[in-house]
Amino acid sequence: MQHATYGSELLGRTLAGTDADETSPLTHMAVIPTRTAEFADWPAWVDPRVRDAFRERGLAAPWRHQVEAADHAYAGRHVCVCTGTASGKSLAYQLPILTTFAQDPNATALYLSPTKALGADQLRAAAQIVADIPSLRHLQPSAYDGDTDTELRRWARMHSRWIFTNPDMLHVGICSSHAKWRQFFARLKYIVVDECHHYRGVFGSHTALVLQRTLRIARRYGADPVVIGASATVSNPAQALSRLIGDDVVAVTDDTSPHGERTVAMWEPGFVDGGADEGEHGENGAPVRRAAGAEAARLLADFVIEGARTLCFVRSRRGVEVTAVKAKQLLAESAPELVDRVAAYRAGYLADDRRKLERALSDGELLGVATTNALELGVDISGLDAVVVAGYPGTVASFWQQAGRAGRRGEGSLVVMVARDDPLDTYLVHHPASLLERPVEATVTDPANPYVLGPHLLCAATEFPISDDEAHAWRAVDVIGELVADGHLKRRRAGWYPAPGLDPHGDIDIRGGIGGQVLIVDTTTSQLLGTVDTSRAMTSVFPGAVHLHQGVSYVVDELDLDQGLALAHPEEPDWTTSPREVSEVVIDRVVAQRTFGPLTVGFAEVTVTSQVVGFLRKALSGEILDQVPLDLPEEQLSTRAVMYTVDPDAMVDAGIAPDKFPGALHAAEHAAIGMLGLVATCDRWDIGGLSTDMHPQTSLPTVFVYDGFPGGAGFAERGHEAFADWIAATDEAVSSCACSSGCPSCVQSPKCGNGNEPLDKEHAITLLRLIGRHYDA
Ligand SMILES: Nc1ncnc2c1ncn2[C@@H]1O[C@H](COP(=O)(O)OP(=O)(O)OP(=O)(O)O)[C@@H](O)[C@H]1O
Repeated sequence: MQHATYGSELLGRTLAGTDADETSPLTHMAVIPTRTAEFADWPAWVDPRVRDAFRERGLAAPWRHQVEAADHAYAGRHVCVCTGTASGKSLAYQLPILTTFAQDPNATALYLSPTKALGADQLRAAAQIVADIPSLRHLQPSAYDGDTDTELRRWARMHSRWIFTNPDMLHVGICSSHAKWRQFFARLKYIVVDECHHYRGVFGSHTALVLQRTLRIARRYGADPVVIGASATVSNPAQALSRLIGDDVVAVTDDTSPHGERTVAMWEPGFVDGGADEGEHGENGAPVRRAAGAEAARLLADFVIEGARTLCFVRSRRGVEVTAVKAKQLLAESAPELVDRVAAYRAGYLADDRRKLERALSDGELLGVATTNALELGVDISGLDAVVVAGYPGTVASFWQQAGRAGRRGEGSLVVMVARDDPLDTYLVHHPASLLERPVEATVTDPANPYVLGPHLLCAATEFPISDDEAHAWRAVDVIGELVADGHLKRRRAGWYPAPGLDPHGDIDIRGGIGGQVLIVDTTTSQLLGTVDTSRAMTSVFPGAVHLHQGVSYVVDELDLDQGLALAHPEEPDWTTSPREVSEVVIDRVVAQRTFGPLTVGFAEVTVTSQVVGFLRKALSGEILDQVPLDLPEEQLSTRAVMYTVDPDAMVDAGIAPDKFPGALHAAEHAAIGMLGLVATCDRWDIGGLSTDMHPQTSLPTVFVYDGFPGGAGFAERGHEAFADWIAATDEAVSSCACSSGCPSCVQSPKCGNGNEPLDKEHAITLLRLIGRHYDA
């Protein structure tokens, strides 16, 4: 049994063990106080058999927020419950659903989760409860996803009243053949959208349209299902769910479950070889910090030695393996008896192995587990003493989701956020309020993006003809016009109908972004390793690229864009690769634009033309080995960009000589890309940028930051809306970085197409300040 101040004590003991000659890696510590539970009575409408089943499972009384959310849903209001990790959100939907099932034996319900693992977890919980209530045994809660075999799918469709699936399967396996599901849709009472903060960007836009199509089908069959959303971390939950389903939603946000004191520490690894100006060996001689993964392995080993049950979140699958191995090595030296109590966990392991690991961690057989975000969502693992977050997971929402795994009821716990060598990570550990006190970011979705909307309209039209009202509600009138002009839709009196032979469902990959896919195949086994968006293939699976798949390293031999194939073989070279590309941006239409003296800030539709011309090989230490030329075709992306221009005279007046323009603009662009995640739910791989000291259309020094998806994904638009905050934080991040002339923590970018040249940190700061001074929100 640990006690309330356990987290701070564990941190103190770990710090005592760090190198005394070095600056303390601890940049900040915060303590989140204990919260005691608030209980409520079981609502009178809850079926007594359902209530008793929960009571028998040790759930004496519900917490107040659970009752509030369940009341809304039972009364027919769409509700989004947004309370902390392990705050019992499942009960909030189980109560109305099970009670309705008990009253109406024909009722049906749909549960949606973004991952199969979470769906399986929730299905298990539902099946156990149902098994305890004899009158509900006919429900047969069933999975219906990519892993369910055909026979079982058919059985589930015929017999199950409660289907557990994901948006992908809902789209391609259920909506597409809705006539076969007619009974199910006609009796559909509830749709649960679990972990709804996950539906953001292009995936979120696709899911919104799938959900709206699902509701539309149910309504056509005479049902009017209530949607229950759940998330531990979504900003403005009512609005977020409302955007997904296209209807009004009420939110329940007051968490009344108990939790123990939580200590949160911000941790910045020191420089390799001692100092910012020594041991320089990164790109262009920049200093390099100790890797977040290695530092996390050290913390994991330390905590395990202290007897703390610890989960360590690492961003990449390979990183997970490396961290677990490193922690085991450290333990082998100092506490060999603990080596076997540390393991790695990630998606890609077999379901059975994952279950075993989850159980071993829950019952204490395992003390330390390194994991990808596969364990971030829902999987019911609580009762941990410490969580290490190795590298900012990209959003405040994910951070809290991961941090929320720490803490047994009423007992203290520790969360350590270890910064990677990256501007946003560095900024956050030095400005902890922007992580710890900032509300979780708004989930950006844009279901009106014509590239997303168009294909869904074709699906909707094949499901049922589209009426005028629906066209307006989807803001689809223009896109429908184009689909008619292209011969895909036909106008008749009752609405828009599909052209004969149209079979559009298979053309949409809900997670695949937009456009086609390239298949990555292992030529030694002919096994399909995975897919990558065509638009990203050239920058990720170019010939020579090192590609990681489930922790195994492959080298790409050939990229055939016509066939949509990348051929690779297993190989573990001692280097990583990053593409070098040239690109240009053409402004097609300025959507919004404002001028403030020498500065003009705008939001525009643009076409980006780019070509990968080679790649850089980098040793694992960060050292550049060489550059390899490539001959690949050009590609074009129509997207949206936030952009600014600055008058060159004002730049000179501010102290930036004309020969410093390219380096200043380029460094300011990189840092701003790294920081966009502060105002929008994206990371730098979702966006691109271009800077030039003379753009042919503006005739001025110009910077573009654009969405890396056809039609845009809403990120650049957020950057435009939150321009002042974004630029101020970028200035702050670059100016507070300890390096002398630019490093990966401030202005260098791991995906720079120009080998991070030229970059001028000092003048980038001058430029960012100049922009900040003139911009007037
Ligand atoms: N009113 C309650 N009293 C005591 N325990 C409860 C209560 N409600 C739920 N629990 C328990 O709390 C744990 C977490 O519940 P649940 O998995 O529903 O949380 P959650 O909010 O869905 O978590 P996550 O954020 O991981 O999805 C479960 O073990 C559940 O049995």
